[in-house]
Amino acid sequence: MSPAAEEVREVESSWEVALRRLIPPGAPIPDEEHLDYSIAIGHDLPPDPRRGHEAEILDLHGASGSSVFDGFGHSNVGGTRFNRRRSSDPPRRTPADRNRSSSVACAPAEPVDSALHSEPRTSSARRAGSFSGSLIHPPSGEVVLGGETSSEEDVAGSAKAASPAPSPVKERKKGVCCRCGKGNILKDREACLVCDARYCSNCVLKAMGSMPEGRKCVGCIGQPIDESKRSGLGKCSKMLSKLCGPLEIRQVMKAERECAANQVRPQQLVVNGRPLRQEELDEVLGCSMPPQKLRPGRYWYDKDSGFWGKEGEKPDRIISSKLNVGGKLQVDASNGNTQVYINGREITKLELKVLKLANVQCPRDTHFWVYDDGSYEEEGQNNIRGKIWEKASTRLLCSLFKLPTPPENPPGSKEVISTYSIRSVPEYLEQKRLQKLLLLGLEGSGTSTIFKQAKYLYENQFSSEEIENIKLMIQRSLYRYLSTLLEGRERFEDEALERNKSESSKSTMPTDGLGGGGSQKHNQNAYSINQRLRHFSDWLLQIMAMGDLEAFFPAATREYASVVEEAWRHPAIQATYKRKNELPFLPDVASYFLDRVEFSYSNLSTETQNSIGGLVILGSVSALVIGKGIMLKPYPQLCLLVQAVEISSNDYEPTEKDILYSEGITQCNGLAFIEFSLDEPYAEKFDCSHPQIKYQLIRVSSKGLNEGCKLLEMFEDVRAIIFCVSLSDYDQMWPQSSGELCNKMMASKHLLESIASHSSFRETPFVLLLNKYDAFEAKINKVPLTVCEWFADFSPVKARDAHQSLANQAYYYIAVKFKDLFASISNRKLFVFQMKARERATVDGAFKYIREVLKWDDAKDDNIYGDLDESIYSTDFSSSVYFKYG
Ligand SMILES: Nc1nc2c(ncn2[C@@H]2O[C@H](COP(=O)(O)OP(=O)(O)OP(=O)(O)O)[C@@H](O)[C@H]2O)c(=O)[nH]1
Ligand SMILES: [Mg+2]
Repeated sequence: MSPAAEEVREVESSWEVALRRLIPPGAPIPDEEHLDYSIAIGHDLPPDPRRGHEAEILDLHGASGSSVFDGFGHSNVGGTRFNRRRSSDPPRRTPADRNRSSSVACAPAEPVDSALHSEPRTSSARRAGSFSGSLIHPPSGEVVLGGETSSEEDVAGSAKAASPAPSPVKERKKGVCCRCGKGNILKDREACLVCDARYCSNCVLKAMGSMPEGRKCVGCIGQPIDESKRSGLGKCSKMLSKLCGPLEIRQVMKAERECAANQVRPQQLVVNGRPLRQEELDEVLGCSMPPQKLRPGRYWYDKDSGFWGKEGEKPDRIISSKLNVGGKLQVDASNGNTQVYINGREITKLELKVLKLANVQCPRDTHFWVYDDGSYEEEGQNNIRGKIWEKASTRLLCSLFKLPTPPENPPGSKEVISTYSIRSVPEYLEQKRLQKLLLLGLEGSGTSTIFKQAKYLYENQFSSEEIENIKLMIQRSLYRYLSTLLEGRERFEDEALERNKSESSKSTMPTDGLGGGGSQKHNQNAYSINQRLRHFSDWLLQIMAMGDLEAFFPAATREYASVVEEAWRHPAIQATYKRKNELPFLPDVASYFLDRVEFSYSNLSTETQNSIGGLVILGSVSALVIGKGIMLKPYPQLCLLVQAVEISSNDYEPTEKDILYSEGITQCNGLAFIEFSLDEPYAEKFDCSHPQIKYQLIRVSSKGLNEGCKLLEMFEDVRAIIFCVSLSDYDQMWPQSSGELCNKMMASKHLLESIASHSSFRETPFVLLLNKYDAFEAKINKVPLTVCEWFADFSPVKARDAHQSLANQAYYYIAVKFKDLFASISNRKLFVFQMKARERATVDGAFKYIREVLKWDDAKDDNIYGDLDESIYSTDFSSSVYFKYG
């Protein structure tokens, strides 16, 4: 055979081998006419001595450089079988592509560290890759194949040289498919994990073949991925899920996560200032508690405590201790400035704060030794002072502030595993992306109701401990409502007395008093109570004034259970209650709990009602004290009454409705958080291993906000702020910190202003929940919106349909007011959602709306929608139910 014929045969057989790797196992090789893959094959050529360790150039057609390549990893060499393209296919190479390829090839070699931030196409990739050498595209249009390199410098050098140009997305025309050249900005594109070439649904399978390493152009197979895409490994896209069957998707996604070419390489990890060696990486990933989802970067590691973090940052996690990896831990590893040291590292302010909250004495210049079980001692004292993470409250604080805690049951035996990629898969799947959502609002705006609804919706029910807490909270609230009524009663009584006095001095006509004649007449009126209730009232108002209810509750208050009953039933209190609009501190919900008592009474005959002297609860036997005597007589027909009174009894069990309607979540009402996922149906349907996004909803009570918003500094990493305002507050009064009353809507406005301009949240998306729409609808026809000075220019039009109802017009008006306010402070868009938090479905809607907002925010960062103006964006989403108010 002639040398030329031999060469052709060689080329053909290597082509076949390569093709077999690309198509599904067992599938026939398509005949030439139907072949539509653009394929490049690497050749092992002798190194070019003139080029040293640089990538070697192969000009398949001699010096003429007549080969054609498309800039995305496909070489199309004229006249050979590598160039299989339909004549109808449009040209694939754009000027932007040319720029990209030239910047790639011209980049100079860099030292080892640069490997961390580049996308090396290295010998290790060749080692790992199923497909031959790396393709590099020089500006001349030559096809360049990455040569074998041996030294570490070469690895890093070629890595840098081959790294994709930064953000190729921006350079390419948005929405244009790299294969067919057709553009549609609104359509999804699937991107190559290596070179970020994007393909439309018609071209993606042709460009990516059978995806043995996941979503990579055929020419990029074997090459390391673009690190910015690491978090998306194994997450199926909508487009792919439509194109392939579930089984196929699962295989591709598994390959994408597990194949060797897509794993982190040791030189990409610098620990305590030194790049890792392969055996060190194996030790880190093979230990019993490895750092999960490890990405290339610079890290510090404290081998005594097991703390692990990014260089210059607080500890991020706790991994197995005593691993011999990396260099020596530096004092400034986490960039702390507290003059308190743990195992030689100066700790960060956040760590110090949590240590103090955990009651660890740590004045300046304290040097601690902390061991992997959390026990600690001062340097040189040889005296273990305790365990840092022993208390549940410390663990809660740590998890809230993203400080790591060791697992309560650390994995026992040290597993030995051969390859870390096998190990990383299940752990990777367990890890879900966590997005913090901070829920804020003025007192009574509904934040705790939303929180509780989220708990019912996405988490399991409340635990018995939580219910017990809520029960105590409801019981305490009952005393608070009563004290507000008793205080109002005193005021109304005094006013009535004054009026009586002044009127009687003018005439002898009896007024609204109830009492007899003479001087007694002046002392008695509709708001007067008997001696027994007066004692109770004085006692309760006094402990309320001292803020001391905690001290008396529940022990002392139990004694008064029957008096609560009596007080509520008393005509003076009922008369006061009728004027509840004049009692700014009596929340609407008071009537939910108090009215139940009234309702129960109304079930009784008047005779029985009149004869009730009180209620006695003896263990589980409830009985009424009838008349003046002490006769205990069980009343089976009074079960409703018993249930109502039950609220202040030991046996009271709050119903789900009680829990929702009650104010607050926990007794101290400070911080509370839950974690949950919102289903993403397409992802789950096609890839059960798809890691869902996890949300951490953190509710900070308004009291926490009052304290100078200091607490907020702890939350600068939140993904979104959810700010809650009660629509029905527009006619309510609210005490400012100075004690002066102001309109409650104005108080919400001021709070939003201060949070929106808070330095921690300059970039954070804000979602405004305009809550209590039900109460607002009921109120707006009775109380004009203009009573709030901010809404003075509201002028509704005559309603023609339900959409134009007064409530709806007022709602839009208020939403726009808040949007304008927000835009004037922060130059950002405020997302507004209308809700009735007592209705569970609207809370679910709100969280799904928030999810859409976050997606939009992500896409905005990726610059996919960068050129779209706001109105297009709104129109785009207006089809979604969640954006109907966009
Ligand atoms: N009518 C009506 N009431 C609501 C709605 N949402 C919440 N509430 C009630 O408003 C009251 C206060 O709500 P919370 O959720 O406790 O308000 P908060 O923001 O937690 O306020 P603090 O706990 O006081 O900081 C509760 O009694 C809720 O049941 C709603 O959409 N409509
Ligand atoms: Mg509350």
